[in-house]
Amino acid sequence: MSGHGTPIPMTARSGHPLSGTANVPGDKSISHRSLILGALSVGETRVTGLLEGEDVLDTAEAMRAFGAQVERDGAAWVIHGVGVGGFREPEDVIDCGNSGTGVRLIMGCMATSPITATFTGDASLRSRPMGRVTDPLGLFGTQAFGRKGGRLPMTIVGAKDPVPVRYELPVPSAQVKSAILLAGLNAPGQTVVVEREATRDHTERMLRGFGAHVQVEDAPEGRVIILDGEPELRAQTIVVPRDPSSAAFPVCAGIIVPGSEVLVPNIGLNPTRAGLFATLREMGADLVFENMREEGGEPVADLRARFNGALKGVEVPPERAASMIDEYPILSVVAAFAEGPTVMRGVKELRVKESDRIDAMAKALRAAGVEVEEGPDWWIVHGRGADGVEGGVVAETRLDHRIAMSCLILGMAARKGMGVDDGSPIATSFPVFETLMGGLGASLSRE
Ligand SMILES: O=C(O)C1=C[C@@H](OP(=O)(O)O)[C@@H](O)[C@H](O)C1
Ligand SMILES: C=C(OP(=O)(O)O)C(=O)O
Repeated sequence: MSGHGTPIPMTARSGHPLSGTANVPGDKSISHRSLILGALSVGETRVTGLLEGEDVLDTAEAMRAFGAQVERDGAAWVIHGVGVGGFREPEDVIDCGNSGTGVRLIMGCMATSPITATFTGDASLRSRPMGRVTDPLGLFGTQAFGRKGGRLPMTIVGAKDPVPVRYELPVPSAQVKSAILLAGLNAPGQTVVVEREATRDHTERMLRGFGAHVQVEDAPEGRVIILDGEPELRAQTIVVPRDPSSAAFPVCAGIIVPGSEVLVPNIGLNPTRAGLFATLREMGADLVFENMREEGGEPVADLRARFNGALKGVEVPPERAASMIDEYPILSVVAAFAEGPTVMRGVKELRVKESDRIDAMAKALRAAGVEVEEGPDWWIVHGRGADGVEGGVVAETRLDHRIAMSCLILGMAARKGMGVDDGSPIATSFPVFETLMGGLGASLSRE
């Protein structure tokens, strides 16, 4: 599903308070991992609540190409896996579309099998760095042949005789960590990953759930994750929780659109994902966690967000970056409606996402009348207060779903609304965004 079809220009208008309940779709990270671990297990894995966004559907297609059966069965997805080491060689190129998570995790899980696969993606994914994954995979004995700069299309030749690996992550990345752990499944002995900063831990938790032995130790050098190789993974029944990164959009809209009150139920507050919500509360947002509970060993709450017109800029602690890495674009929008500057440091990873997200949002915000300063790994948004953002322009979304959704939310609160040149990337992670926001009362239209 490489590339998107015809661009879909969209416009958001202001003056429409939001109210009601927003049931956001399933978590993207957990959805990818459910399909991949299901494919690497023996038996039938059943998944409900799977995110049916393009990124995840591309991963489902890839798992079929490696030999697993993946079918939709009513509301559930059913996977008949081939077991660790059971992947067959795909007959064609694997197209991961727009998905960094998809391509990097799948490269990892085939890297220690004696097969070869070629990967590609859309123009955004073909511009993203893959060396961060293929360098550590090389330590297992895997070979990678890609374009200059370690870009897709890229052919991965799996290691015939993999050796276990110990690797310290040079960048805080759950995708790199996960690729190494998935490769370690088909290597003998123990594979060890050390991360200085904790990144989302879904792979570790889910591997345990599927029966692998994974130890996590806090050591002076960081979080040390030790996986015992060659386990037999057992098929599971999985209920995918709702995605906090998608919840961020109706929550932030509720906070900045005058007169709004929005309830976003059943959102996982795993500390490796919840940095945005802590930051919003520090900014003075009226954001309440209702009905706090535990589900599947994870903290879950219903989020109630209300407009109060009293946001102030904050300094976001750099050590919080990994726990809200996908939420900086929408945070920058909230920051535009606060009083004073919001300072975001330690965020150079934002420059290698679906787009350079600092550059994309800085240009959109400036065009909308907001002052933004930026450096290689930091940016500052100078807030203009609750009704101080002009808007009235069309932002470039650069094949980046989070930029598209962030700019549309900006338009719901800016005096003159806001357009985007292409809303089609939204379908990669949040295919029901338009209907869900419309159901809350937002005025969103396609041109
Ligand atoms: O592991 C994952 O599911 C993800 C990890 C993050 O990427 P990095 O590992 O590049 O930080 C995040 O941006 C992405 O949306 C999902
Ligand atoms: C960065 C993202 O995804 P991926 O890396 O999987 O393309 C995202 O969803 O914001």
